[in-house]
Amino acid sequence: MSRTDSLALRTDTPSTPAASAPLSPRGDCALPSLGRTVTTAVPDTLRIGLLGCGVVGGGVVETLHQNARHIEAEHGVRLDIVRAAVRDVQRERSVHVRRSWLCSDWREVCEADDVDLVIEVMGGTSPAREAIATALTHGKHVVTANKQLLAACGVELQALAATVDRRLLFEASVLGGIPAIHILHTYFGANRIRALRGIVNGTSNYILTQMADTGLSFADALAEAQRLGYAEADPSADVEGYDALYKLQILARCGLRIDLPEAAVTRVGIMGVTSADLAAAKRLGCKVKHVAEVRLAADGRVSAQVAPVVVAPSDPLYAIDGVQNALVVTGDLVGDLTFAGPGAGAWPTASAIVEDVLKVIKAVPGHS
Ligand SMILES: NC(=O)C1=CN([C@@H]2O[C@H](COP(=O)(O)OP(=O)(O)OC[C@H]3O[C@@H](n4cnc5c(N)ncnc54)[C@H](OP(=O)(O)O)[C@@H]3O)[C@@H](O)[C@H]2O)C=CC1
Ligand SMILES: N[C@@H](CC=O)C(=O)O
Repeated sequence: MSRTDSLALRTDTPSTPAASAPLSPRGDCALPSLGRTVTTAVPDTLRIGLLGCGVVGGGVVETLHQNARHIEAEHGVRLDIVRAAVRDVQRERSVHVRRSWLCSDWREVCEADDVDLVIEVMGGTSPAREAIATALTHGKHVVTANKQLLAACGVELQALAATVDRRLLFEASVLGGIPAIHILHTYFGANRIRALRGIVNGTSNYILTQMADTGLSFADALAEAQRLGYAEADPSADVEGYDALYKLQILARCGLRIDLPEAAVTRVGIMGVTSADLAAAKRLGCKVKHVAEVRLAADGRVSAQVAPVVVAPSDPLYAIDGVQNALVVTGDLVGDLTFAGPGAGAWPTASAIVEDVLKVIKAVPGHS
């Protein structure tokens, strides 16, 4: 990407208009009203609108609070949440959410003049799709963790973002805290990526690990994954392999530059994996893992599946246990590179989201 992003960054002067201004190096800001660059000791402010304040949204609130000083010192910018849309404004929240932020209508966030960037963590395709489109057309950059939406409408929303010259970033939609999208977009230039293979659903991996290592039942392991904030609002998306399928579609688009329709992917979840299967794998010195894989043959043929498979100790996915995720990228020059880390939960996901927010600010090339 060659263009430079612009942001409506505000100084602390309340009367500063919220018009778009070119992003300047730390400490400098081009005041939109004056059209000149000044140096200021006051950090610029990026005004954030949140769509959703559940597990991940709460993680974002906490992260911005906890690392505010570090971010200000490092980047010269204050990340301020100014609005948040939720379903139920009366609900008790586990994180400190200001009453003044809250509303129940996403339009109040996406159309607001006092919001520069929208973080979408509501989930689902509706109203998330309309909300993101509205935010983009109202001049806001968007960061989202919504894999279901991106798998279904990512191309369309990216095109809209390009048309309105805003950014739509989605690192948190795949592999939790692992910067997989960043790596796929920015690193592999000389290599042709031949395959992407990984453990991409933290809930499934957590359940299989608990069942194999502690003898927990499927139901109890799932309940624990829900309690820990790993599972989707509807956990059938995790255990039936849909969540892994969505992530594979996004990874295929970013890494292989191909559209991977749902119908082209064999999908099997972990519901059919029994304790006896796990014990049998163990006796062979192996483990059962839920693996997502897409391969691009030299003749252009694509094969893709999401399914439980038996992995041997020599497999890089063998050691990936609990909520950990991993992605093995096969390049035609380099061979296999494995990236691993925490794949779900409030903190790793919020980490990926806030890194994306800072990427908008830094206008790092590589995303479109
Ligand atoms: N949990 C995880 O580990 C990860 C989740 N994700 C993705 O992040 C997104 C959010 O997940 P998570 O935080 O776990 O989900 P939660 O169910 O915990 O939170 C959803 C939030 O969205 C709000 N919400 C839902 N619908 C609407 C609506 N129509 N209008 C306004 N607010 C709405 C809810 O409001 P209320 O609180 O009032 O009910 C809630 O605050 C999903 O896309 C998920 O796939 C991505 C990576 C990891
Ligand atoms: N439910 C998902 C959350 C992260 O994407 C998972 O378990 O991986």
